[in-house]
Amino acid sequence: MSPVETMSNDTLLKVEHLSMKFGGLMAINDLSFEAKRGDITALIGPNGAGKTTVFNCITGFYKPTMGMITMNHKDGKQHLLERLPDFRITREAKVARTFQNIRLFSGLTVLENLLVAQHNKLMKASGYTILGLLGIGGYKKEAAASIELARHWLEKADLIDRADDPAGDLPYGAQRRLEIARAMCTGPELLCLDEPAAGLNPRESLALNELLRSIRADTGTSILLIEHDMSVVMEISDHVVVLEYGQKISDGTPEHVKNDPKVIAAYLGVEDEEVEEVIATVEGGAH
Ligand SMILES: Nc1ncnc2c1ncn2[C@@H]1O[C@H](COP(=O)(O)OP(=O)(O)OP(=O)(O)O)[C@@H](O)[C@H]1O
Repeated sequence: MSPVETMSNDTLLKVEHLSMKFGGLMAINDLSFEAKRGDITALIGPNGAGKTTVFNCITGFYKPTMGMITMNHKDGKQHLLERLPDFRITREAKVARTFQNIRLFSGLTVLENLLVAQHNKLMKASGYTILGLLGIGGYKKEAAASIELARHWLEKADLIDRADDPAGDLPYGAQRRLEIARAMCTGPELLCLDEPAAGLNPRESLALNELLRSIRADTGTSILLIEHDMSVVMEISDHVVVLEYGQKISDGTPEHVKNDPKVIAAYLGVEDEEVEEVIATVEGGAH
């Protein structure tokens, strides 16, 4: 049986027959793909292909018109994401995300942004009571653990020297890393990044690649990313899924999709009837 028909323990996220309709527009049309545990999976495609809509369905911002999205945790527990509200997708299914447009609390400090991300855990430790917040019970211990976790991710993201500065004062690339650090403070099994390299200069782009690689190596967190910067995609992805007009046109290793004539045609904006020509050119070049 192929991995699409069975749910192997290697599969972390399985998207099956996903469709999303906005009025008369079919933004996603019968899309199926998998993200493997521990992999960096990239979702790419031309503008308007439906990438952010897929993210919005996975993270509960949209309820899909049709289809199933399953998170398969290591302990065997499965979560059907299309049935969960967004806060439960973060808390129980352990999916965290960043956005195409940075969404930090710019007036709060860098450290405070990471503590806010751990608010749920802290409130739970307080027992939701004033006495709990004043330090009776496990709140103090949990608060110390939250600061320690924040410090860990500030170091990883190379932001420790800016911990007390307002997040809005950071350079753009540092704000992107802070968003990722904030998402990591929620302890995700799947980290979804919407165009993390957008607007970064080459040095910041390298720092981002390093951060993503170290997240995978040190925590085993799987990453699903939307990215237009092909140098990032080709450099760090294990697996690439290509969308065009809401449908999957290619799926495989970066090397495979890079040479796929359908992908080349989609990126060059070639009309359907010209695809044969592009295929012939690519195949001709390969011999
Ligand atoms: N809330 C919405 N209401 C109506 N149409 C929408 C909505 N969200 C997305 N769309 C449409 O769905 C299609 C896919 O959009 P989406 O943002 O998912 O594409 P994308 O691949 O992420 O594009 P880009 O690379 O430009 O960010 C587009 O035609 C878009 O206009």
